[in-house]
Amino acid sequence: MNDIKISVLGSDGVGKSALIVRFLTRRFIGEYASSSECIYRKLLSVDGRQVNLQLYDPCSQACEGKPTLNDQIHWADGFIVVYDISDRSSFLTAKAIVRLIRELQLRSAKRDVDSFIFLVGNKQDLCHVREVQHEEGQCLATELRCQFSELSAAEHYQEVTLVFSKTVQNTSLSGKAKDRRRRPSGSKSMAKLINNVFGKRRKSV
Ligand SMILES: Nc1nc2c(ncn2[C@@H]2O[C@H](COP(=O)(O)OP(=O)(O)OP(=O)(O)O)[C@@H](O)[C@H]2O)c(=O)[nH]1
Repeated sequence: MNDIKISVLGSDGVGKSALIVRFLTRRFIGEYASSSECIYRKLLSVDGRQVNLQLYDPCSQACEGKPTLNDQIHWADGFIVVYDISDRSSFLTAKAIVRLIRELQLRSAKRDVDSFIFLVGNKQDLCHVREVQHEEGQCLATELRCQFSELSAAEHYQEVTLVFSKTVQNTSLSGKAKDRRRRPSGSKSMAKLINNVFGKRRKSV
């Protein structure tokens, strides 16, 4: 079975957990504990293949042994980078994260294969207090070769599902996930990294 690892990244409070929980359970839950990081697991069928999806939701609070952003990027095959359309600083953070992903990729041996990144402007229901225009998100996505969507975890189940399914599908077709399928021996060192970095807390929904 193929493993696909997706990191959901972005500033504190942009709705990362809300998006993941919405995708996995269809429900929008108002508040989430942000004191611990989680890896959620789900079995999916993608183009007739069974896939073991792992979704990483980082913990926003500083704690001992917390993986760095670089660790979180190295671990993942694909990314969903989230900002809050009513918070400009979260957009600047999302920009910096996407740039870092592209930069680390340039330094890696697989520099010719783009990792799949979905840039998501969340909390569209708060458009009356919008600080980031739709076009700004779209422009950033085009500049850094990302898919882009504006949505609301609170109000849009279909759109949230589309973001996750597109990310899983595209990630399985490109980059590290595909490479791992071709060369199973390569997965050993990756497995070690996962255990080192995230070994303790895993959740199934
Ligand atoms: N209005 C609105 N609020 C949302 C939406 N998505 C999440 N929220 C709220 O935003 C707050 C933060 O959501 P979380 O899902 O905990 O955000 P997070 O990015 O996981 O936060 P950390 O765990 O602190 O990094 C909560 O109060 C959510 O109810 C949305 O689409 N619209």
